[in-house]
Amino acid sequence: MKPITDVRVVKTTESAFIRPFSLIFKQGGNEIKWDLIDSHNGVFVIIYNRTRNTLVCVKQFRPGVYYKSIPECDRPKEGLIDTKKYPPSLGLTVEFCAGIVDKNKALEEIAVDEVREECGYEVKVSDMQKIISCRAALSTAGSIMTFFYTEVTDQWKISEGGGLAHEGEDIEVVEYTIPQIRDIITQSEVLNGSSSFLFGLMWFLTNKIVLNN
Ligand SMILES: Nc1ncnc2c1ncn2[C@@H]1O[C@H](COP(=O)(O)OP(=O)(O)O[C@H]2O[C@H](CO)[C@@H](O)[C@H](O)[C@H]2O)[C@@H](O)[C@H]1O
Repeated sequence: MKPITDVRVVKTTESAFIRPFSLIFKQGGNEIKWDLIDSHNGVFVIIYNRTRNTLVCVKQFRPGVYYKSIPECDRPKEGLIDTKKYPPSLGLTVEFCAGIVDKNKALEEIAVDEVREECGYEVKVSDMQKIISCRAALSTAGSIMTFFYTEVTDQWKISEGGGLAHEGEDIEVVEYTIPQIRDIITQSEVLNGSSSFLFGLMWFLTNKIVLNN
């Protein structure tokens, strides 16, 4: 992964990815104002490598996770962040291969593209098993996340993956064995991963491991 340097906070008013707004409504006669973020829907892909009996996941630097890992007293509203004191590795997450739904394509096709771009496996649309769709960020966004499951073999690996360089993506592909997955879901530290990731791991253990043993 390339080094992260010169981290600073700036105020943003325009974004191609999120749009802050408020919804005002009356509930039982009381007026309520709720602050919201319009953001894209997304897909997650749980990838099982049959050759090695592992889950193929990704690690990447997530700016929001980095920022929130700094204690509030040292977290600037604007300006430089001291990366000697707070190393960028604090923002490294573990996730399923995922992508935002920002193209006019079927969700399965977006999932196939993400598996190729991020993890380097060529899978077919018909190999994508839809698991479930649910909401994310209920308080601020309510966007829809759709989970897929797919199985790969080493023969289907066509590149190292790593994401699209021209979009600034710098993604490390990591694999977890079944015992490692069990360790992740039972650890007591704060996991640098989302509840969606934990759900996907639980779904995999319950539906693909327990049922098959
Ligand atoms: N807020 C932002 N600011 C600037 N550039 C941005 C941005 N969001 C996306 N981008 C740009 O868009 C590119 C493509 O993003 P992806 O489709 O890989 O989604 P991402 O992995 O961020 O989120 C996926 O993974 C996360 C976490 O697992 C899910 O929450 C999410 O719904 C899912 O799409 C990024 O590499 C970046 O260049």
